[in-house]
Amino acid sequence: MATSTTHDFGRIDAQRLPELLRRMPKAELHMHIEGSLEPELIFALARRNGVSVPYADVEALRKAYAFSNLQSFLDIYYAGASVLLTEQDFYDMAWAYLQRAAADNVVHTEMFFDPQTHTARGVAVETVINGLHRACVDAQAQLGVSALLILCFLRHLSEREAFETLEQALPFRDKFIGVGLDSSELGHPPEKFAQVFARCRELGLRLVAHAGEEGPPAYVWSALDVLKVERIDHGVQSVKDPALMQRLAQDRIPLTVCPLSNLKLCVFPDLAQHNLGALLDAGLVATVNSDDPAYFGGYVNQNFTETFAATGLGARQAWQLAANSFEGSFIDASAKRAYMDRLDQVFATF
Ligand SMILES: Nc1ncnc2[nH]cnc12
Ligand SMILES: [Zn+2]
Repeated sequence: MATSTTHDFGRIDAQRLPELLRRMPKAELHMHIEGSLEPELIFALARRNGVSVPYADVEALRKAYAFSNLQSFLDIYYAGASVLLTEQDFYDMAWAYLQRAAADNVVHTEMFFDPQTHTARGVAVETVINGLHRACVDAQAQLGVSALLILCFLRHLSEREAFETLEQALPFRDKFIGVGLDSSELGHPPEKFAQVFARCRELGLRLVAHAGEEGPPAYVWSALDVLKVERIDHGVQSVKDPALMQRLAQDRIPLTVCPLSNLKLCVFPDLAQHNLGALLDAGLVATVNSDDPAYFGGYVNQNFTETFAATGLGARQAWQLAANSFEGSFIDASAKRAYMDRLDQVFATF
């Protein structure tokens, strides 16, 4: 397999970088499918389902997307998801995202979904999973994009409710590859979900968790040591703890970083101060992802191009981030090699 030393990155000047970032094949490992609901689709589904939206129109809703922290976003994000009722709604939402992902040269994606956001409104887990899964099957067949699903537990709810959700989802075990932990981080440390993650591990599910988005390095440690997750979602607060940085680098624990999300949720005051470059310099398996693209101002390529423009990262880091996205994914080794070959081909001929 090629390494970063295979390529002469110096011949790719800054002007051509946006085109390279767009063209390179990549995996997206951190996106919430409910966070891909564009205002236009929210209003279309609201009309179709007779659900009322407390905003006059698309523009008024978009104007409300001014967030001061994670919670201020989550309040409006859960309200937006209330228009989703039928299997076809979940299919339409996922299909819209998958088409955009294909246009960004995303060749593989691992999509989070939040069943509790829907079961709380009386929508069956089966409705959610079947609609999303059908879109994944069609993405492979019609777009050549491989797509997997990761079920997330809402951490502001109890561990007992997480267990109930797992029970409801287990009849559809073949349609999702793993579990994650999302929603309000502060005050809800990973260890709150120790038992349910242990059970998921016994079941052979892959494990990830949001940690170190707004929360302290201690939450990243407990996601690793208590929940035994294989990837950390966000993890940008890890730079505050040198021992944690060493652990992440040594164990090659991927961090699924979401720069535009961090900007919109005021984790960093501006993109120029984002620590993506520092994470890469420290040898971490950092990746770039869109988190909730409909709310944060861009899909994955927008995250790449805006972050590179603001921070001065170059072609070497572009290759590394794409390579990291394949390394950090839950696909098998031969599929990873095939994607790496495609990546190297683009860099060799660009
Ligand atoms: N950025 C984020 N952090 C935590 N939970 C989320 N759910 C959707 N987006 C999220
Ligand atoms: Zn997230």
